[in-house]
Order: sequence, then structure tokens, then C-alpha cells
Amino acid sequence: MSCYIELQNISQSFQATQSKVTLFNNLNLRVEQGKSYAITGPSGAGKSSLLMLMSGLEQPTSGQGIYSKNGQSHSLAYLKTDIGFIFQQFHLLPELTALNNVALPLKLRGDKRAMNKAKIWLEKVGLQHRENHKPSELSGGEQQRVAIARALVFEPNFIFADEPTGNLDKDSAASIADILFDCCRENNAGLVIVTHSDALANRAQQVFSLADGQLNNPLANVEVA
Ligand SMILES: Nc1ncnc2c1ncn2[C@@H]1O[C@H](COP(=O)(O)OP(=O)(O)OP(=O)(O)O)[C@@H](O)[C@H]1O
Repeated sequence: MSCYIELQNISQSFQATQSKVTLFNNLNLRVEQGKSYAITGPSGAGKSSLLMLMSGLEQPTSGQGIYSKNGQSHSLAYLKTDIGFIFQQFHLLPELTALNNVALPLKLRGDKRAMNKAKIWLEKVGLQHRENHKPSELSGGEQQRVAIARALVFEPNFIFADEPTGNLDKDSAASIADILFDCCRENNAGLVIVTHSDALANRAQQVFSLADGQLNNPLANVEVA
């Protein structure tokens, strides 16, 4: 049975020194396992904050989030073990090799086959020949491929990617997008990407634009080619 994340009537505001900043008002959004979504919008609109709310890492001012798994509803806190993150800055551990970076999430879960599975994933992202290299010895695109392998190695139901191609040139960005979409499709993972890149956003099945606290057509099933 498929899983989904639903945000219901979510509002989020912060009390800054001088004034109150309101990011969203009564926002509704549903993302499903196996589908791909892009969130676009102007700088400061709250895209990264929305990703944090969706993943249960931040709490909204009001409203609620639900994680539905195998027909049962849970709070978003339950998502913790079912999501992988990919960031613009890669966030690899600098002292670990590519292989050990990918194996880490499995080792933390006590998986005895961590190294074997990590090797398989490094191969999937085309980096089997660089397994003993540390992040400083890899290009930006290569580091992002390691980060994708690390995010997917434990087969999470959802991947959240915040500007995953923001630090890459056009060719590397296109190749990272290929790998990211292919790997999520292969794992049947839901993919939610925050991006300023139209090229990347348009690869998603559904594109949302966040501006003035509102998502355009958040619950409409408008499929984008
Ligand atoms: N914990 C917080 N306290 C106060 N303000 C916050 C907090 N978190 C986010 N903000 C503010 O919310 C606004 C939206 O930030 P966010 O990073 O989500 O935007 P964004 O759309 O992802 O921007 P960008 O495209 O530039 O990355 C910013 O003005 C930010 O300063």
C-alpha cells in the first residue's frame, strides 16, 4: 500500500525582532510515494521552511501534518526513518571515503551488509572507481552523486532535495537530475525538490509555486510533462 504525507491547514510565522514574519497561512499539500514534485518560488518565500515542515523536522505554528503508511495515519515524527535528504552543499563527512559516507546510514541502523549495499549504490551513481576517495578529492557533481547514493541506500519512502543542483554547472546539473529521478523511480520513492531551476522543476510530475504564503493549485492533480 502506498504512503503519503499530507499538510493540513498549515500556518507558520516567526516573531522577528521588529515584526512578525508570516510564511504560510492555511496551506494544504499532499505528496505521494512514487511521485515527483518541485517547489519553486522567489527567494525568501519559505520553500526550505516548507520542506522542513513536510519532513517533520520543524513544527508549524498551527495546523497538522500526517504521514499515512500502509493505511495507518501517524504524526510526521514517524517519518524520521523513512526519509533521505539531499542538500545544495552536499554535507558529506570530510574524513570519510565515498564508500563510508554512503554506508554510514546503514551502519547507524546496524545493517551488517552496509558496505556491500554501499558499493552497489556507488555503482548505480557511476562512482565505483572512486570509492576510496574522500569528498575533497571529488568534484562537486561527484560529491552530489555520493550524497544521492547516501540518501537512497536505505531505501527511504521519500527523498527531500533542497537545491540539489544549485552548486553545479549546467552539464553536471543535468546529469545529477538524471540520476536523482532515475534512482527515485527505481526505489519507488517520492521525490520533493526545492529549486530555482526551471529545467530541474519541469522534470517533476507536479510543480508548485510558492509565493505570498500560497501554493498554486496545491491539491490539483495537474500533471506536468
Ligand atoms: N526559525 C526562523 N526564525 C525566524 N525567521 C525564519 C526562521 N526560519 C526561516 N525564517 C525566515 O523565513 C523566510 C523564508 O526562508 P526560507 O529559507 O524557507 O526561504 P526560501 O524560499 O527557501 O529562500 P531561498 O530561495 O532564498 O533559499 C526567510 O525570511 C527566513 O529568514
